[in-house]
Amino acid sequence: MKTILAIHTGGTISMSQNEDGEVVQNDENPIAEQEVILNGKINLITDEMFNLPSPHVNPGVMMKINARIKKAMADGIDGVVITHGTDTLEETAYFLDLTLPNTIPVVLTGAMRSSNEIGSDGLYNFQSAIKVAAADESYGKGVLVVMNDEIHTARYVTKTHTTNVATFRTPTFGPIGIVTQRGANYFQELIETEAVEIDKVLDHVFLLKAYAGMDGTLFEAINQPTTRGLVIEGLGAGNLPPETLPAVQQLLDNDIPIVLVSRCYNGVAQDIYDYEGGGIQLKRMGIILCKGLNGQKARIKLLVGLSAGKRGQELVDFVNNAVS
Ligand SMILES: NC(=O)C[C@H](N)C(=O)O
Repeated sequence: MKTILAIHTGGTISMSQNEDGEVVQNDENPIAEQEVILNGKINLITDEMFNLPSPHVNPGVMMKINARIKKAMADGIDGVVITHGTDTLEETAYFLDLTLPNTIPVVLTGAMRSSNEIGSDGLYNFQSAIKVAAADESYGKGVLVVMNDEIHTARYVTKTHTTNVATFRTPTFGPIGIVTQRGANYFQELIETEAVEIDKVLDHVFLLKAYAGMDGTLFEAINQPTTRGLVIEGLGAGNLPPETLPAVQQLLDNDIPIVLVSRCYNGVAQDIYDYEGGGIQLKRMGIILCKGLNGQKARIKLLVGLSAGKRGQELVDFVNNAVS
């Protein structure tokens, strides 16, 4: 019989709707109290680690979840399920993907409807995540996100809708598999990634989104001695308005690494345009083009790389390892 550790961290999956229709936190976690069908095949251990709405989750919390999972791995656990608010679920999932050894299934799930709402998806998603974490097929797939009967890789999944239960999507590539009655059915291979050991996380790694008519104001504002890095969600295939360039160059002159992704929902940032502010110039300036990650994932990757002490070419190689 497999032993699965369920770590609860909060989010809508642990919340309830009150008489006024407001979604509120509970003292007792309803998801941890309800019975999931394990058919006598799975031994479930529960750890109610946090009760946080996911906008309250930060890299320090992610580090604590990482340490809890590493301890469970050392104790010989077969798989881990983490319930989490959906707003930042993809960031915690990718952080864990980058910082845990790829040895046992680690699966994150959440809910879009709180525990007592009609059509609540929490218990169903929780049960699906346990099934996936206990499936032999789930080994070696990196950290996974299971929602609404789909299995996504932590690296590419993103929240795409504010309220719809089918919110989690993997743009460009699609899900890696689906949840079945008996477990998990995978139809894509995991593209290997590099996990690193970190014992602390840095902060002051920023994320800015480009827009038509953007100038240097925001870049000047973050040009501080405490700033460690910056991710820019650029325009289209990876371009910036020319008015941003002097302030961007000043950040680079101050040895602040800058990573460029696209603000587009699909596709990858590339150095294909040769005009002022085009991707070719940005790459020549020393900006790292990161292919395939969205802004919030690229920020996690830069944060983890910097926290692991990577600098210069080593940092470039680490960030670029997400090439599709
Ligand atoms: N569906 C959810 O879980 C959203 C909630 N605001 C959270 O992330 O905690």
